[in-house]
Amino acid sequence: MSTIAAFYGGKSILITGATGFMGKVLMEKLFRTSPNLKVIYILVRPKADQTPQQRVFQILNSKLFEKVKEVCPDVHEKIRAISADLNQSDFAISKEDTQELLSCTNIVFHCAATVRFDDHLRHAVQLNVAATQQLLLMASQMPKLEAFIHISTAYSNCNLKHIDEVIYPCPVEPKKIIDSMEWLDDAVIDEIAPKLIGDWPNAYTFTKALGEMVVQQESRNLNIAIIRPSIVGATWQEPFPGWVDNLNGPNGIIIATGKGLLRALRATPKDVLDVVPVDIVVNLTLAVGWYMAVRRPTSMLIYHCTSGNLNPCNWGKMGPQVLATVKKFPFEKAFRRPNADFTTNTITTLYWNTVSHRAPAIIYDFCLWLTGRKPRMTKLMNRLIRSLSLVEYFIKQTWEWSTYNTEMLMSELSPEDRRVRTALT
Ligand SMILES: CCCCCCCCCCCCCCCC(=O)SCCNC(=O)CCNC(=O)[C@H](O)C(C)(C)COP(=O)(O)OP(=O)(O)OC[C@H]1O[C@@H](n2cnc3c(N)ncnc32)[C@H](O)[C@@H]1OP(=O)(O)O
Ligand SMILES: NC(=O)C1=CN([C@@H]2O[C@H](COP(=O)(O)OP(=O)(O)OC[C@H]3O[C@@H](n4cnc5c(N)ncnc54)[C@H](OP(=O)(O)O)[C@@H]3O)[C@@H](O)[C@H]2O)C=CC1
Repeated sequence: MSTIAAFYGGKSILITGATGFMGKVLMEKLFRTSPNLKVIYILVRPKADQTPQQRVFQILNSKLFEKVKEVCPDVHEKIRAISADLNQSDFAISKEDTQELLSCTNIVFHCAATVRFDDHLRHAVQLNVAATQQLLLMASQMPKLEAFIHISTAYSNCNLKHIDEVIYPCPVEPKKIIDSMEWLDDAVIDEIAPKLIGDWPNAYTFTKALGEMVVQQESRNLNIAIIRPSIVGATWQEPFPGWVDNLNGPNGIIIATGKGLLRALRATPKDVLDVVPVDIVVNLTLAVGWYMAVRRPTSMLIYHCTSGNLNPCNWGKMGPQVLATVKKFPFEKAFRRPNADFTTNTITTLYWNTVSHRAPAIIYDFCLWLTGRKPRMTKLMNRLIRSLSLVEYFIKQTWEWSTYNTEMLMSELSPEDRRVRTALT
């Protein structure tokens, strides 16, 4: 048995963001490879008129968890859904649940965040900064806590070209931002947000950077690590290839390509696109939890989960691969035959957006209208073009991330664990 999997046996684990893309894969891997863990606490908010228990039931009965049922039949008894809302200052957790979390938790994985690029700064600060501060305060009151693992993003310092595994100071003190969000109204925040965000591209990456500073400032005597994944895509191997449950990052673009919606994307074929499969991120996350708890490094460590300098993939390779795949495995109800190409400047991007995206959508909607059906394609195409404009910043440039700590950690793994977890190289 893997040393890391054995480590999580008997452990009480708290995961925030467990209902999210990464959180689900993390939870699945823990139950499948460490079925003798004691309990996984997950903070779940009610959503789309489902109670937390109903949401958990739906997740445990999804395809992702099929293998878990075989190796961990009592998974329903080992998961504790705690009703919580990280938008509330006290997370709206009951006193009894808080007491249980504080007294029992051995490992914390903090995945929860708002990952929208167009989120209001107040909401992004609340979730990505203030909630992290609040969770660290809770963690400092956990006598059995062995490690606190914070999931950030490799783009938290995307205003730099070369990024090391260190915390970079932000131009604004996180506590001042949190305090000001409590009394400024939305109109004032909208006015000052561009100045506060500065040379970050959006509130998401800016507040993830602030969140890292809060982790550093509020670490107290906690045993903490930060993991910075780059662009996280579908599963590579575990529990099965190709699992994804949202349109974020590369997923929306690949699906839009497969549906024949996307015909032109601004990117330079030689540029490296740093994408990592979500199961690789989860493998590193579990390895970091084990390493921090067992080896107890003297200081907080940052781990980059990036592929660019270990196993680079450029657009010129990724694009044709995606096209070949969506042609080999065609999507149902595609709008058009998949066919896409890169544009390399603003003029050609504008031209192809008009000719290949907007115009066909308008014609299609006109036909829908003529035949008494509700036009919908123009709205969807505008949404896609807006999504592309928001991710363009991350597509049209490249970064260099050092991976010393991640490679050091890989060298500390047993041969069994290294076989399972090393796929970045
Ligand atoms: C060929 C090469 C491939 C590789 C290509 C790699 C590129 C990859 C760059 C990413 C770079 C990330 C670098 C940081 C990585 C992190 O650290 S964080 C995690 C990543 N975060 C994200 O990707 C968030 C980006 N997404 C957003 O911010 C929001 O979705 C957007 C872009 C603002 C769009 O918001 P919105 O218009 O309100 O749309 P949203 O609420 O998401 O969805 C509403 C509807 O639009 C639909 N929709 C949303 N997006 C799409 C879409 N792309 N297409 C079609 N329909 C869509 C939804 O299905 C939904 O439909 P309904 O449910 O209403 O029927
Ligand atoms: N996906 C990617 O490409 C990358 C992601 N990351 C980081 O990984 C982490 C997870 O990202 P990902 O899984 O993609 O994000 P998702 O949006 O899929 O999941 C976000 C999670 O946070 C939870 N959450 C959001 N708001 C609240 C709230 N108010 N109260 C309680 N829970 C809340 C969501 O719960 P609910 O289901 O109720 O909405 C969900 O479980 C984030 O920290 C992100 O920054 C880093 C690099 C790349």
